[in-house]
Amino acid sequence: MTPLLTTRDLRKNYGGLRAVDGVDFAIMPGEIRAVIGPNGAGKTTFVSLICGRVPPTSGQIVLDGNDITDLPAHDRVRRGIAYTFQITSVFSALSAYDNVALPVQRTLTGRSKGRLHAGVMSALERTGLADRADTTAGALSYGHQRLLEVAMGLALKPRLLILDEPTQGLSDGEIESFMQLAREIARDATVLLIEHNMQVVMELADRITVMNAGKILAEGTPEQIRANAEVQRAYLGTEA
Ligand SMILES: Nc1ncnc2c1ncn2[C@@H]1O[C@H](COP(=O)(O)OP(=O)(O)OP(=O)(O)O)[C@@H](O)[C@H]1O
Repeated sequence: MTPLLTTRDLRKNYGGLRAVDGVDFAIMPGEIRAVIGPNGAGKTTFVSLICGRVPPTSGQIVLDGNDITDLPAHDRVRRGIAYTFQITSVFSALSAYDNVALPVQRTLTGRSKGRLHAGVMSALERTGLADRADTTAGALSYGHQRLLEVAMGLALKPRLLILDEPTQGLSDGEIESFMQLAREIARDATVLLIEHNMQVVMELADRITVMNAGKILAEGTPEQIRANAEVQRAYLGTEA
């Protein structure tokens, strides 16, 4: 199997700071990959480079064998990369339905209204929000707003869905539902998530990439990462 996406010697400098420092990375189709690491390790910068929110200083990003390094973010969305933001990005005055319709309308031109409606409703159904389609997003609970963000990404029918701390602020029950949803999404897409909750990471991820100071410190299955002494020293501490 060939990787869905690879990065080669990917770098992002902010002045003298090497936020992402020569990352060689590959993710296989259908994988659930967690990116973990201490605060400031470069995780958000790394996924921002992949989705095109941030231009790299140097290096290469390849999707399906095509170099997408210089493509703008909206072209990457068309090619199947969707990203949900760490900070709640829903428009609180709009309904849940309109929030999901927005990214679809903005990126997929020439779609019929019927197909748009079907796409929006399918994303709301998959995230369990269909009965709240007409609810103003600002009136949804925090957990439902996070799910709405996932629905906004799903409506783009991504091949690679990037989630930045999707379980932050969720209750235990909501985290459980999110994990079921992520597994369901991974049946026909690839999931790359930044996650601080180690229980979620260990239960959900097929493989884990550990970042530290802009570099990949280790990569492997949850069992391998748990057993990695260097990772434990740098990040997991005694919690592992
Ligand atoms: N736009 C920016 N300008 C300058 N420095 C930045 C910028 N964005 C990120 N950085 C710096 O780059 C480094 C990596 O940040 P990044 O947000 O990618 O880390 P992270 O691993 O996602 O951290 P966290 O877990 O806290 O979200 C940090 O030192 C951060 O201060």
